[in-house]
Amino acid sequence: MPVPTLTLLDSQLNTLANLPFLKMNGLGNEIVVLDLRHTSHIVTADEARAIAGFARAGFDQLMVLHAPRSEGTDAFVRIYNNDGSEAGACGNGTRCVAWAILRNSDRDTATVETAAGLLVCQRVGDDVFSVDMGAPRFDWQDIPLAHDVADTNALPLRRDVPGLPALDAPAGVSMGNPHAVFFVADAAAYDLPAIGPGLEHDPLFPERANISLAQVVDRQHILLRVWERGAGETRACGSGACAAAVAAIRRGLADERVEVQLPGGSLIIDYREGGTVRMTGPAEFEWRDSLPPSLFQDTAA
Ligand SMILES: N[C@@H](CCC[C@H](N)C(=O)O)C(=O)O
Repeated sequence: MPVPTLTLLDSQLNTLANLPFLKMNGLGNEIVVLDLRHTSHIVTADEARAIAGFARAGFDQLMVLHAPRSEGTDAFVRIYNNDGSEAGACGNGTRCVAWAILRNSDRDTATVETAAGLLVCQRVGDDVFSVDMGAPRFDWQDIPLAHDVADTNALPLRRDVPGLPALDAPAGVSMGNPHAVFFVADAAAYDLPAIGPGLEHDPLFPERANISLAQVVDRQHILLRVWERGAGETRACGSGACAAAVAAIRRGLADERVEVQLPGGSLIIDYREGGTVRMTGPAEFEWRDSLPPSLFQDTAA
């Protein structure tokens, strides 16, 4: 894929060029972690897309660490999808950020802040982290939806799919980002890349939505595929796993501890109605590299 380049001011060139980054993944959800705690630079959508187009740093999500805004936190984190859009939550990326913060530390707990709030992350094993993802929200304004609906647990949204049961009445959940969870008998049967974009952009979702197909295997197991807003179908989506477990529990289909199996592996999700959601799973370091200055050079000249 050709690498997009940007037209930037000299001062910006010096900020990102040659900066080290960590290439990581959470269950195959491709994550790049970039530490900007020493600068006040805010990554633009163009810069995020350029980094995503850089072959060695290609990502589903870019997690950018900024200086802490609140006492007791390790960083303020901005989350970018590979289309350059920003998100309020990324479960897999948060475990990778916890790994990055705690890797040279005696501590086992890191606290990060995102646009959606504070997230407390605990190291619970070798490269395994448990994150309190906060309380899910179900009000139509919070998901958000374009208008009020009778029941956010069964949204007025339907797609007929030739030869398969229609996708109908998904549960709407905000995990700090918008999710619509369709419960289906066979998640593997659907052509998600064909169906996902239309649902992500449905007018019901003014900020678009992450679209999940959830197959409840039994009260402790869910199979899940996620079409992510701004990134397409990924091998895993942590906030999507939380949303699916919460929606299944809310519908009385699952117990308070659920193993959610995604194409890239499994997450354990704990949720009791009225409480917060705990997500537990691995974070894997792949390599460290630097952003090449050529990514940010003015090619128009
Ligand atoms: N992969 C993530 C979710 C990332 C953000 C999402 N695509 C959005 O735009 O809301 C996860 O692990 O939660």
